[in-house]
This record gives sequence, structure tokens and C-alpha cells, in this order.
Amino acid sequence: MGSSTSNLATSSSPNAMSSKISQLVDSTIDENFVTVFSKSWCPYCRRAKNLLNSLELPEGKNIQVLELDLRDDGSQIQSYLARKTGQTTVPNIFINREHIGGSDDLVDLHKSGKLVKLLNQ
Ligand SMILES: N[C@@H](CCC(=O)N[C@@H](CS)C(=O)NCC(=O)O)C(=O)O
Repeated sequence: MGSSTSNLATSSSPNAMSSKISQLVDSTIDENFVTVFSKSWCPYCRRAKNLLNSLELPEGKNIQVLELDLRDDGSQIQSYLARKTGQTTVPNIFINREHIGGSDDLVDLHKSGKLVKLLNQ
């Protein structure tokens, strides 16, 4: 599981900053099979990451985790995610570009058998 430590908190203008944040979030979701926007101390995030790590991913498919509390641009990413998905909490999970929701949504998907199908599509 990867974890990005770079950040975009620069001295750019607010508009340039927000466009960089949206590009970062959208390209991360596009370029990774699973993306988890997380916080390192969050128990729901831990549960989601543990569940995803316990499942086999097809060859070449990856999980990218961004720990928002460890980044200077974390609160801007969280605000953009709230606008994009309507979800204000972490974890905020995407699989194959599809917004899944949070930890409870992921666990429900797993219980119904749909998570394994989503991971193997
Ligand atoms: N039902 C949600 C609960 C998630 C939740 O409450 N996350 C907390 C952190 S553990 C949160 O995002 N709090 C607001 C924040 O950190 O900004 C889920 O299953 O994902």
C-alpha cells in the first residue's frame, strides 16, 4: 500500500491552489485502482485499510492511501472531496474511479459479496 507524502500547500493564489487540489485528487483517483483518503489516527480508516489489505487484488492493481492529517494540503483535499462526493468524513474510498463511501459502506459491500467482485472487475 502506497502513501503519498508530497503536498501542494504552496503560496499560489486561492484559485490556482484549488485547481491544483482538484487535479491532484482527480488524477490520484484516475491513476490508482483503489484510493483511500484517510487519516492516520482514524479507527474507521484503519478498519477500511485492514479490510482492503486482507483481500487479494488482481495483478497490477494497487491501493493508494493519502493520509490527510500528515499533509499540509490535507484539509483542502478534504474540502474538495466534500464538494465532489458530498461526504465530509474519512475514510473516503474509491474503487476503479467509483465512489464507494466510507468504512461502513465498504464493510456492507464486503458482506454482500460485491466488494470482491468490484476488486476483480
Ligand atoms: N460512518 C463513517 C464514520 C467515519 C468517521 O466518523 N470518521 C471520522 C474520523 S474517525 C471523521 O471523518 N471525522 C471528521 C474529520 O476527521 O474531519 C464510516 O464508516 O466511514
